[in-house]
Parts: sequence; C-alpha cells; structure tokens
Amino acid sequence: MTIYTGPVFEMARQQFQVIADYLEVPTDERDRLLYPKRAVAVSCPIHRDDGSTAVFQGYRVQHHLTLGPTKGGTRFAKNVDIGEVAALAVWMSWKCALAGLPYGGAKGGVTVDPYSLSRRELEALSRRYMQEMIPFVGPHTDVMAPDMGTNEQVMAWFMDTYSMHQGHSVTEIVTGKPVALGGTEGRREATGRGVVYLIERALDRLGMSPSGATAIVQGFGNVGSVTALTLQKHGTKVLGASDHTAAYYDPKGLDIEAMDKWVAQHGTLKGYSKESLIDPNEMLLQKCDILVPAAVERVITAENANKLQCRILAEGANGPTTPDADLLLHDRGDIFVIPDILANSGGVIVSYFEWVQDLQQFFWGEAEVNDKLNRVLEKAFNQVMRRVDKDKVPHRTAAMAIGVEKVRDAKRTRGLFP
Ligand SMILES: NC(=O)C1=CN([C@@H]2O[C@H](COP(=O)(O)OP(=O)(O)OC[C@H]3O[C@@H](n4cnc5c(N)ncnc54)[C@H](OP(=O)(O)O)[C@@H]3O)[C@@H](O)[C@H]2O)C=CC1
Ligand SMILES: O=C(O)CCC(=O)C(=O)O
Repeated sequence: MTIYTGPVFEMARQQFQVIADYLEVPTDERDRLLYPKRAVAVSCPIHRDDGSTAVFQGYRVQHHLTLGPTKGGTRFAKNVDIGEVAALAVWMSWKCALAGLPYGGAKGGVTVDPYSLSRRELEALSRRYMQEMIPFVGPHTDVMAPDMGTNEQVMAWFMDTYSMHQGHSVTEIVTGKPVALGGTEGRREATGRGVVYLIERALDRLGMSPSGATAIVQGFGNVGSVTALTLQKHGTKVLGASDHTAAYYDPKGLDIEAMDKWVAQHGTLKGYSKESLIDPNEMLLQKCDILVPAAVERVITAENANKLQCRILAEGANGPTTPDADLLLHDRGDIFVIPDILANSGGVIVSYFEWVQDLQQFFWGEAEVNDKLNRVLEKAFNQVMRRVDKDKVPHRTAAMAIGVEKVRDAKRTRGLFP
C-alpha cells in the first residue's frame, strides 16, 4: 500500500520501472529507490480579507537524503495533491543526480488557486506554509525554491518567516529569492535559458540553426516566457504561445516582447489579440521545428503524440509527456526529445549556485553564473547523448538511467543500517 496515488505519481512509477528494467535493478532494491523518504502534510489556516478563516492543505515530500539536502520548488495550484508532489520530488532526484548536484529531490505544494487570493492573503498563506514546515526543512536538510504559482516574492516571505524563527537571517533556506535578499543573478531566467541552451545543442546535432527555426511554447510563466523571449532573441521565430487563458498562433511569427509586456500589465495573455487566437490543443499540433511544453503535466499523450509536427520536443515543464506517448514518440523516431530532467535543469543548477553563494556569503556576477550553468548543461547533455548512442535507448531512458544509477550507487555505498 502507498499513499502516493494518482496519474502523475503513476507516471513517475512507470518511468522508473522502465529504467529499473533497463539497469537490471534487483526487485528488492526498487522500492528503496522509488518511494520517498519523508512526506509531510500540513493544514495552513489564514484569515481571508472578509474576516473569515480558510484552511489550505500543504505538502512537502523529500525523496532521498543520501547525497545531501533535498532540493525542489513549491507549487501553489488548485489541483496539487500528495501523489503529484511526490512524483515531482522523485523527478527532482533524477534531475539533480544527472546534473551532478549534491542533493536529493524534494517538492512542495499547496492546494490553492493563487489567482483567488489577494496579495495579503497570498503572503499570509506563504508565511503559514513555511511556519508549518520549519521543523522539517533547513539549509542542510531541505532547501525550497519557486515552482508553478510561486515566485521571488513568495521566496522572500519564506526566507523572512524562517529567519524570524531563527532570530537571524538565513538566506540559504530558499533559492530563487530576490537578488537584494541573497538571491543570485540569473536564477529568474535560468530555467528558460537552460531550455534554449539545450535546444541549440539539439539543433546542432540535427544540423540546423536557431536563426530561421520556428517554435511553439505552451505556458507563459517563468519558464515559458523566458524560453520564448530567448528563442526570439537568438533568431528563432516563435509561431505559437499560450497560457491557461489564451493561445495564439501566427505562421509569420508572434511579437513575444509585446506579449511579455502585455502579461506584465494584465497578468495573463487574455485579450492580447483577437487575430491570432487558436484552440490551445490545436496549437500543440501546428508544424514547427521546436515544441516547448512549459506549463503542466500530461499534455503530450497517446491521443496527440502521433499528430505532433515538430523536430524537437523540449520539455520545459515537469512531466509533460505520458509514458504511452513516450512509446509512440520512440516508434516514430523522428522527434528529438529533450527530457524534462535535462531540459529544465537550468533552474535547479542555478539554485545550487545560489545556495553555494549564500553559504559562502560571496557573490558572483551574472556572466559567471551563466558560464557555469552552460558548462554543467553541456556535460549533462553530452553524457545523455553518449548513452543514447551507445545503448540505442530513448533520450528519457538515457537521462533517467544516469540519475538513477548515481542515486543507487550512493545508497549502495552508504549501505543499510543493519
Ligand atoms: N520555475 C522554475 O524554475 C522551474 C519550473 N519548472 C516547471 O516548469 C513548468 C512551468 O513552471 P513556471 O513557469 O515556474 O510556472 P509559472 O506559474 O510561472 O507559469 C506557469 C504558466 O503555465 C500556464 N498554464 C497553466 N496551466 C496551463 C494550461 N493548462 N495550458 C497552458 N498554459 C497553462 C500559466 O498560465 P496562467 O498564468 O494563465 O495560469 C503560466 O503561464 C512547471 O511544470 C514547473 O514544474 C521546471 C524547472 C524549474
Ligand atoms: O530551483 C530549484 O531548487 C528547483 C526547481 C524546480 O522545482 C524544478 O526543477 O522542478
């Protein structure tokens, strides 16, 4: 029996089975590798602006502590549940190990529609969530970061709440903070920048160039907007972009900077234009060189995998492709998949840099951060490609296998308490 249920955890479990079979992991080691070390569920009561009390359910799952503290973002979204948070924590473990970071995976979440809260209510919820988590997190235990529905401001409230409890500033308790509070240059852009760096490595492999290539990006938050802006800056024409309120497609190319300004003023893409509106599901199926799902899980499925018309699928989001769709994509063989644990690893890599800088109280410039980020990504990309070339396995299998192997070796070497 497990408390980790639901379609997203089932995806993480099925993906792990594929890797465990490929690596011939003995059955009795599998549960130790897959199931999280710890899971915490908390109730977060807050006063609403109308004077009433509302209680929100919060979670934090720490997958393994074998290599160091756990690390991962905190998601505020209306469908968050323990199974989804656990799956995201498991993926963080493989991601950190693939990038060579001294972390296990974690993830947190609160079941709330952040758009339904006023700014004061959002602050109250953020502070209450961190307050409830204080016994379970710490700079050497578990270090939080942003994910969907949270941002630099929420990280500032987390850091302040933890620090007030300790009686001194503990900047290294969260990453993705504002630079003024010990955040690092380049963290806000890191995930999208990393996505684009890896897309360009994939284009190289395919003998294509970024300038003149075309892209479609689903999601226009932290990851999607920076990805789209950076692609456009590098000469790639962005034909499609969407958030949960609207999807736009223009075969001549969208003006991503204008869309970004619109979102900065209005909060969402709704109302940006009447001309280029498209059905969001249809947008994913339009012909382009690069498709970037950068929003939610399970958008590339058995229903649409065979209808995709891209050359590169760069998974900015965590878990956008279901295992059924993976099989179809592998059979097709014409789409270069950059799997999530590689594609979006720029975020946690620069979070690691932020943690290191906070621990040392010695800060780097943005050029140094970006240069170090590119070097870590390059190494991870090359490792994955070597494995693909050697074993003729799908890209996701190669990437996950490298992560799982590292965690497995560490667990074996540390041993079990007799
Ligand atoms: N932030 C980070 O550093 C990292 C994030 N990720 C992953 O990237 C993904 C996006 O995260 P992030 O950009 O931080 O989150 P944000 O909250 O900043 O943005 C999420 C975006 O996705 C949109 N969205 C939500 N649901 C849908 C939908 N059904 N269809 C289309 N768009 C939708 C949102 O639209 P709207 O604003 O209208 O709600 C918003 O534009 C997640 O899977 C996250 O786990 C991975 C690694 C690091
Ligand atoms: O920056 C981090 O620590 C984690 C980012 C994250 O949540 C992710 O990579 O999915």
